[in-house]
Amino acid sequence: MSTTTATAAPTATPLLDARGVTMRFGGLTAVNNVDLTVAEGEIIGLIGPNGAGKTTFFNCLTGLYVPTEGTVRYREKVLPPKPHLVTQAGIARTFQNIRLFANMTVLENVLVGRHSRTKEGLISALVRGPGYRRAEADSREKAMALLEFTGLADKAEHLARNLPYGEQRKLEIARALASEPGLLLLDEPTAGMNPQETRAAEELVFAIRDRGVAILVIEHDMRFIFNLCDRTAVLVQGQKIVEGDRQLVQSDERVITAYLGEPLESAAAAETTDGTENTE
Ligand SMILES: Nc1ncnc2c1ncn2[C@@H]1O[C@H](COP(=O)(O)OP(=O)(O)OP(=O)(O)O)[C@@H](O)[C@H]1O
Repeated sequence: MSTTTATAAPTATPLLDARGVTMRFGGLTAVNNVDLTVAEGEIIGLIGPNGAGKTTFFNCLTGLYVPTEGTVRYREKVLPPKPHLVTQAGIARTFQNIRLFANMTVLENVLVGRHSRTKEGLISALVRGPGYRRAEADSREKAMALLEFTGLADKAEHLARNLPYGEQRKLEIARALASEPGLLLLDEPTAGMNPQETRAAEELVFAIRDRGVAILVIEHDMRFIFNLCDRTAVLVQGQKIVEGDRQLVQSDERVITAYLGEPLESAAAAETTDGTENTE
């Protein structure tokens, strides 16, 4: 299958450079020879029908899976195949199904996210020496700043499980930002959100980009994708079939066919009128 690309690859060295990424599970090729770059300051969309391989591709980028073939570089270095080392390198992510510590407070959840950026060791933590106390105060300050940024500061002491759904998704993003990433991967950030929450999520994504964090986002809500993204890549049956701007993606015959012959605009409208996603 050939790939159509509307925009030339960025000339500067990309932040993320995935080349020839393939992931096989036994006889099933979930991701097939996918190339994708994300440059500093970009918001890139990844769309495709259910089962197209989007989450598997994210898992290959974040060390959850070791790709069967291909390489993933971040800031020109091949990423180690361990999630915590990928986070340390500068890539953070959220998950399709919210993964918060339900019985911890909102603030504690964000503090957990800071773990990869704190240097104080176990001994220091146990004796609670001055170095530990300083690091802890610094972490709390940074975590509170992130809660301000995401609009959750007044709920810092609430248990995560008591937050409404849309705020739980925001908290996941705040926790991911706590690791001070250069690239944030969002897996269906508006799943289950109502239209107002979805519009607020768009604003949040732009604000994150304005803080200097590049974004790669999987979404089924086409309006969200096309409002936000500088480029969008389309996966179908594990292969990237098109990559480019809204116009190119929406007019590509193969994309239209992949979405059951329905023009993308009407697919987008159908998905967003009731504020629910069309998957799972
Ligand atoms: N751990 C695994 N073992 C075996 N097969 C898997 C595994 N993970 C994913 N798959 C298969 O790989 C294919 C791609 O799945 P994936 O979840 O990546 O798709 P997706 O595009 O994210 O779908 P959705 O939009 O529904 O979330 C599917 O056929 C899925 O069943």
